Amino acid sequence: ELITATDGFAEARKVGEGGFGRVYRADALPSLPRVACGFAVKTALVGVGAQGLAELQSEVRTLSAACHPSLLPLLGACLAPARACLVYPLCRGGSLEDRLYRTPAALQRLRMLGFETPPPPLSSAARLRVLRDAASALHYLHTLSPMTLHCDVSAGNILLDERGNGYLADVGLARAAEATAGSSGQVSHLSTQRIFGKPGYIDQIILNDNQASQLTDGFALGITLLVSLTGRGAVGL
Ligand SMILES: Nc1ncnc2c1ncn2[C@@H]1O[C@H](COP(=O)(O)OP(=O)(O)OP(=O)(O)O)[C@@H](O)[C@H]1O
Repeated sequence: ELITATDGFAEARKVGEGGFGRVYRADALPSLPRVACGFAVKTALVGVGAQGLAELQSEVRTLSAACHPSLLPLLGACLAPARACLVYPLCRGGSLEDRLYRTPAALQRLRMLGFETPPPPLSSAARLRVLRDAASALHYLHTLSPMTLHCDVSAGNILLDERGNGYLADVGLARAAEATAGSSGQVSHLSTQRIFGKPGYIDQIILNDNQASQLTDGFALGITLLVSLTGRGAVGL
């Protein structure tokens, strides 16, 4: 069904690509209730193997236990190792990153989402609204029990619908933090051997001590805010 709906994962249906996955537009999926915006089908890149599949499985775990109006919901999943796919609502407004930078590749992706002509630049008020929505979804993840860290907040992982609402997406790196007693009371953190996040969005604490906490996400959200308000890249901001 997913192969048919994406015309065999055709290039002409590709609306985005990340480190581990590609995202394709699908208009109808008979097994799922119809949604007006259409569907986005994310599939692990062929060749990324276990890590790509692990990220998709992690997204299923996190999103099955979470529900917030500004957290992009999971509508369906197929975890067949040969072609694992996750299905989301299609965010027809594109990513915040694409709407900010408006590079030729970004404008091409926005065309694929239905913009016949490039959309006008987002106003400051529209940027702040999208960021407020993403911040409320991030706060929600942080208040889950156990606390869940997103670990990959960036302008590329915040998506817009056609009305300009923002959604926090791509929870493939999200992890539950462990609560430990610190000098200032209960501290929730995650010890990790792996540095995650996008260049420019990663804070020094995780780089120096391999410790992620809600501050890691907060730092990345702060960089996203600066990127959004200045229109500059995250690296060397
Ligand atoms: N639901 C959606 N609707 C519209 N476009 C989407 C949707 N999901 C993802 N995209 C597009 O695809 C791009 C890549 O998606 P995503 O970030 O989820 O992939 P990834 O491989 O997990 O990336 P990352 O490098 O962040 O790990 C996004 O930046 C966005 O442009």
